[in-house]
Amino acid sequence: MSMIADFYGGKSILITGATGFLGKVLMEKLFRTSPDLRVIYILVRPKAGQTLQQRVFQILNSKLFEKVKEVCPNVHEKIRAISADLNQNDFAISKEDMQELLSYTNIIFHCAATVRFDDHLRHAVQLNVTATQQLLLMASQMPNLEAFIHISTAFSNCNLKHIDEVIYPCPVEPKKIIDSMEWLDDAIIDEITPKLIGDRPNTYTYTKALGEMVVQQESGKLNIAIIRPSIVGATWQEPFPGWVDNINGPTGLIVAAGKGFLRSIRATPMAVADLIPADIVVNLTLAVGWYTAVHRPKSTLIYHCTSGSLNPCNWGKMGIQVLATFEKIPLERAFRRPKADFTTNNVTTQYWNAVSHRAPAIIYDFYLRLTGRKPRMTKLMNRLLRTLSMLEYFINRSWEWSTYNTEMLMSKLSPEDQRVFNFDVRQLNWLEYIENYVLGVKKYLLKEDMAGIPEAKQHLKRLRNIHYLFNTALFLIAWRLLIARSQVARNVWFFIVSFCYKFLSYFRASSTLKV
Ligand SMILES: CCCCCCCCCCCCCCCCCCCCCCCCCCCC(=O)SCCNC(=O)CCNC(=O)[C@H](O)C(C)(C)COP(=O)(O)OP(=O)(O)OC[C@H]1O[C@@H](n2cnc3c(N)ncnc32)[C@H](O)[C@@H]1OP(=O)(O)O
Ligand SMILES: NC(=O)C1=CN([C@@H]2O[C@H](COP(=O)(O)OP(=O)(O)OC[C@H]3O[C@@H](n4cnc5c(N)ncnc54)[C@H](OP(=O)(O)O)[C@@H]3O)[C@@H](O)[C@H]2O)C=CC1
Repeated sequence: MSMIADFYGGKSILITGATGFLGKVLMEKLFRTSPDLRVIYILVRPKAGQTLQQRVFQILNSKLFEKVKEVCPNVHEKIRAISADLNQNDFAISKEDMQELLSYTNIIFHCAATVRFDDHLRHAVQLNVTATQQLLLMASQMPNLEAFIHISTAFSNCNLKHIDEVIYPCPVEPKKIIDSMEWLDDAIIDEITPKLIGDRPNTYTYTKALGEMVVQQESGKLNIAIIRPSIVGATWQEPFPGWVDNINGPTGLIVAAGKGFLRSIRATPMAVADLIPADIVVNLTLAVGWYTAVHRPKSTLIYHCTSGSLNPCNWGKMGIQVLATFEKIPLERAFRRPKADFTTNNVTTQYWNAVSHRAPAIIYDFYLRLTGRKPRMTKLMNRLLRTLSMLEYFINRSWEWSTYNTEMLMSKLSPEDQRVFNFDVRQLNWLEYIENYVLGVKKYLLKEDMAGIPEAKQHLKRLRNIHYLFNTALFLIAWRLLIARSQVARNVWFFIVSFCYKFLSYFRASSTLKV
């Protein structure tokens, strides 16, 4: 019997961010391995015209939850969606709901965050810092709380090269930042943002670091742990390989490469691609929840959930495998054939952006206009280039994260728990994982049917022929213009033509002699 699965039995668990990528995988695993848990409370905001119930219904009826329904048929009754907006005071939770949460919650998993790199500092502070502070305050009023698990990111200290499982203080106290966000206007915040974030690349990593400081400062008597995953990718094994449903991190670029939009990317092929599958993050999170509640470590422990130090892969290997998989299993209706390369400096990046990204988009938009349709490719390409520029920081550097606490925890698990809650990234085969990731992107994110592969291959052949035709036409036009303007080019052209003519005449003569 798994001690961890057993531990969650009968428990009331509160999850924030349960509608997000990681939150859904966490909920799925909890229901599948501990179907006898009491309830999972999820804080959900109504969104995009959907009610809470519709959002929950959509999640529970997705492919991800198929296995859960077999082991926990009454899963609908065990999930309790609470209307909440983490941007509001007291999260805008009703008094009755708040009372229920305070009375019953045993474990909190705090996953909610804004993960956008370009978020305004005020909004990022509100969600990643102030909301964390408020949740800790709520937690301190819960008499039955056994553990509070905070999900941070391994990149919260990406301004350092070597990162230990400790909290590094930021120069300005989080409380001062929270206060100042209340009275400073947007223009001043915009002005001071670069100074505040310092050598971090964006407001996301900065506010996640502030969030960790808040957790440390406000922990009081709570049993708290912090988990720092690196770049979370599709699932490795559970509930099935390759599950992913949003375009964050590498996923968006995999789509862009497969559809033929992404043709070059400024990346360092040998830099470590510190990806970590979502199911590994979830298994570690559940193991940490158990360990924190049962063993009550004296101080707040931080767990790095990273792959680089135990089983490194690099962006070069990843890129090659992504493209190799698209050779076998292409995406439908690609814009161009999946073919991309790494660039390493500013000049080549600008050149290939102009030639491989902007020019084809302009030509295609011209074609759309000619055929009476609305141009859209240039806009899409500009957005892709903006995304690339934001991700560049992370694909041109390597970091070293120590994993002492994570390895210590692994050694404390029984063999059964090590199997059921496997977070040993050393067992992961990267090539197999990346292939499944790409397949998962096709099946679960883009919802493309595998039966459409022959047609997709046919489409790529047509694109190849158009490419050859286009290049030949371009060459002939360029040559025609050149010989019209240059005597040297004309001489070369006459020399080639007369040489070919002589060569053919010689052949014809020798074949007539033989007869
Ligand atoms: C010698 C060898 C040769 C081989 C060469 C091979 C070449 C390789 C090609 C194959 C490619 C394979 C991939 C390899 C490289 C992968 C690199 C991956 C880098 C990942 C780095 C991540 C670092 C993460 C560090 C921190 C981790 C965390 O803690 S949190 C999670 C990370 N958070 C995010 O990822 C959020 C990032 N996103 C944003 O901040 C915003 O979306 C944005 C600012 C980027 C864009 O904002 P905007 O308002 O403009 O747009 P939005 O409304 O969000 O979306 C609009 C359109 O843009 C598209 N989009 C959005 N995000 C992405 C994305 N990540 N990738 C691609 N496209 C994206 C989106 O589809 C929208 O399109 P439309 O809907 O059509 O409008
Ligand atoms: N994905 C990654 O690569 C990594 C993620 N992390 C961390 O993991 C955690 C989960 O990330 P991930 O699942 O990828 O992120 P997602 O963006 O997929 O999910 C974010 C979640 O937060 C919720 N949320 C956002 N704003 C509010 C709000 N105002 N009120 C209530 N809920 C809100 C979202 O709800 P809604 O559905 O309503 O938008 C969603 O459920 C985050 O803390 C992130 O920092 C760490 C390292 C890497």
